[in-house]
Amino acid sequence: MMAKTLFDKLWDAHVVTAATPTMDVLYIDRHYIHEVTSPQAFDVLRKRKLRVRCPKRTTATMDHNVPTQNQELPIQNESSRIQVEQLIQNCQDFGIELFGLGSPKQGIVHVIGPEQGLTRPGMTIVCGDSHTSTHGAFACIAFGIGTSQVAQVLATQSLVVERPKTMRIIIDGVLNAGVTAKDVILFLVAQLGVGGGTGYFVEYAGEVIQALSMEERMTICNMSIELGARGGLVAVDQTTLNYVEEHSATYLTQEEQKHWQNLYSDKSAVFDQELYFDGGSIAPMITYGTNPGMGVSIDARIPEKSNAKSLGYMGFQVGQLVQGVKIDYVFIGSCTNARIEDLRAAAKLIGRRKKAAHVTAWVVPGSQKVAAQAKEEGLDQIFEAAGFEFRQPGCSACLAMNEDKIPVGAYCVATSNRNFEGRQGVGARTLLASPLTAVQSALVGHVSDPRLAFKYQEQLHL
Ligand SMILES: CC(C)[C@H](C(=O)O)[C@@H](O)C(=O)O
Ligand code: SF4
Repeated sequence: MMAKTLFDKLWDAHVVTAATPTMDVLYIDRHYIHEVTSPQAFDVLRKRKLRVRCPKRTTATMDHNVPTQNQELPIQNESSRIQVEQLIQNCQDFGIELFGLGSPKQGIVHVIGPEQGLTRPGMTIVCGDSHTSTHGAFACIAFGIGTSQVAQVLATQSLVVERPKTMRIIIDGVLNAGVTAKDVILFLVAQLGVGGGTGYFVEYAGEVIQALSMEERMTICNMSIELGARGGLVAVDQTTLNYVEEHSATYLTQEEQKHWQNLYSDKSAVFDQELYFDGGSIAPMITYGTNPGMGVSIDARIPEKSNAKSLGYMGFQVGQLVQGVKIDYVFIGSCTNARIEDLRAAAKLIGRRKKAAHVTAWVVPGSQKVAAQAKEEGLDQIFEAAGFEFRQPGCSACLAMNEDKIPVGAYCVATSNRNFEGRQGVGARTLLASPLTAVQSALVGHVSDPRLAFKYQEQLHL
């Protein structure tokens, strides 16, 4: 038998039929929907008098528009309220399970899928949302689709798609203290550029990836889209199986487990492109510009060739250090970094310290489950004692569709994934970083290297 990449194994197992020489009809195992990109798709179904083909394979949540305070009260913002109400109506009319406000299962779509055991190895997963790539951490072909494709999947449970090329990024070695999965992916996006993965599906492999938890792998796969890639993947190993077992509502059958253990790239499989990096060479990262590829090691200066318009927006100059820049906001949240391990790491680094007085710091858990777990562990109290606001779950200031906006000109160290102009509010200046860098910066009041905090903790024997 010919050696196959993980991607090819997954793809070939889901092809229903070839649509054209380059396009396949792919069966979709799971379809996540949220309030922003689904209303027009349901309109199409209504107009064409179609049903949802597999309601059981479709799961809805509300995340982008939900407030992160007083979620029990009616939504104030009218356009947000309308989108949320439409989703409730559509789910009712078409028989789709909805994790709405008030449900203990509600949260950011890419956080709830895995934690509710809905994302399982070997699946094809789509959602009208670019960061669907997150689910690739479970050896799934998972990717974002547009609204007309959402209608296609609702109606047929399949999708006509072009087969992407394959890339493998191998990261060997070990990460240094203070360097997280977020730094790994920010490093890759800075190295390859935001178009470096265009046309590819990326498999992440190597010693560094193998050593990561599932949540850390999700952080990396999440930002595959920031590489321009169609999606990201990690092979199944014991870490995957343990996570799935822990989060599954049902016992894993032997047949399932046997199938999942085959979800890796064969030894001699050939990729269209293969890249190698040394994990030991990666430092905590910070972005300085208006796309996620404009990032540097936190102790490095802004490169000479940086785009002048971007730097103008950010209020930065070529050759300058970002480290030391006074900040106004810190946002710990989003589908990239708002899982329980992120919150634990953040709380641990805070310890008994307090945020700088001039900084507004928000911790927005990725889901109700994460929020409940954080409370159970007393993390909310650590955040609040330090002056951080512990809010209710949602996308929040990641894209500022609700009232969580960063003011004009303000600097925000954010654990999210995009730093486009206006992303966090009109004129807001976003600096993407890991939860550790975000916490350390909130504590000292300017962009700061989390490795300094470790030194401090060592000295105090904390
Ligand atoms: C609203 C949605 C379409 C969008 C996406 O697809 O990514 C959002 O989640 C984002 O992060 O910008
Ligand atoms: S948290 Fe941010 S990136 Fe993730 S789905 Fe929501 S808006 Fe998109």
